[in-house]
Amino acid sequence: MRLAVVGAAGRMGRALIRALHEMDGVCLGGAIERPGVPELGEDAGVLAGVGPLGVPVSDDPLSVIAATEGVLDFTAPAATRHFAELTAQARVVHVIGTTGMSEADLAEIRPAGRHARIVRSGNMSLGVNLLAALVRQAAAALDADFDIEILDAHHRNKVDAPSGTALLLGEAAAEGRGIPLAENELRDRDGITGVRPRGKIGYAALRGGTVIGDHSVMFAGPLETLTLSHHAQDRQIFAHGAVKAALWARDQKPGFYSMADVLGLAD
Ligand SMILES: NC(=O)C1=CN([C@@H]2O[C@H](COP(=O)(O)OP(=O)(O)OC[C@H]3O[C@@H](n4cnc5c(N)ncnc54)[C@H](OP(=O)(O)O)[C@@H]3O)[C@@H](O)[C@H]2O)C=CC1
Ligand SMILES: O=C(O)C1=N[C@H](C(=O)O)C[C@H](O)C1
Repeated sequence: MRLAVVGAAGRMGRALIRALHEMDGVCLGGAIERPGVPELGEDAGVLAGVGPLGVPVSDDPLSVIAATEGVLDFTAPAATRHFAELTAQARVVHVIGTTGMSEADLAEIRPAGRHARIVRSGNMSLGVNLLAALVRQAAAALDADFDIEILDAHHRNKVDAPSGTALLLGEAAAEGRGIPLAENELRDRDGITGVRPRGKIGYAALRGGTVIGDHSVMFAGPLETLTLSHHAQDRQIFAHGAVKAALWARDQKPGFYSMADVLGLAD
């Protein structure tokens, strides 16, 4: 399967190029960056540290996407909206790892699922998607005497908070509890916050150094606390997950899918 990487010079872009080089049944069909970046024209394999692959970094997504079967997209919300139009036009697979997307961004992207096969997840790793299933189960078993708090820790260059993974875990907790997440989130705490409201799902975010991504979900109840957590040791877990998602999506109908669908963890 020929796959294009957009945002090729980014942290995940480089990890995705390495994954396509390492994994069977896939190859790098194109590497896209935004106009004006210094990496344009550079060999994508050299950029990613795996040696020459004969694929230069380009700023022409239209022609690259037309010549591939899918796009691996870990960029930024505005870029992902634009790429969703192109993958719908080309009727190819679009794997979206970009986080920090607003409801308005998602509303714009969802219709593309009528033509493209879209897999979107705030975290493409097996471990986090299994964690989400466990969080759903724990939240269903423990009543609102157990306060749910979600903590994410990431590197200093991350621009969005809570992380996409934290939001995915919040969604899983809300589903388990049978409550709508939007009305039950506690996001900002500063100053005299008052007593913690019962039944809400709280978030906290730490940013610093080179932390790849740590997440924990705490169920804090009367006289006992249960914590479920995941520690990412290398970005390749996300990149390998994204490639697996593309291979899976190739055989699906156009639609909007999650990583839980890919991994067979959806209800
Ligand atoms: N779902 C998951 O499993 C994971 C998701 N992520 C998410 O992926 C995203 C990227 O993360 P990361 O790689 O660390 O970030 P980086 O900033 O390192 O990479 C993003 C890249 O996309 C490029 N880009 C932005 N807009 C465009 C555009 N219009 N056309 C082409 N390229 C563009 C950026 O260029 P420039 O620098 O010039 O803006 C940059 O090179 C984030 O939202 C992050 O949260 C990360 C890891 C795992
Ligand atoms: O920006 C990152 O780096 C990561 N982003 C994703 C998120 O927002 O949860 C996934 C991973 O934790 C790394």
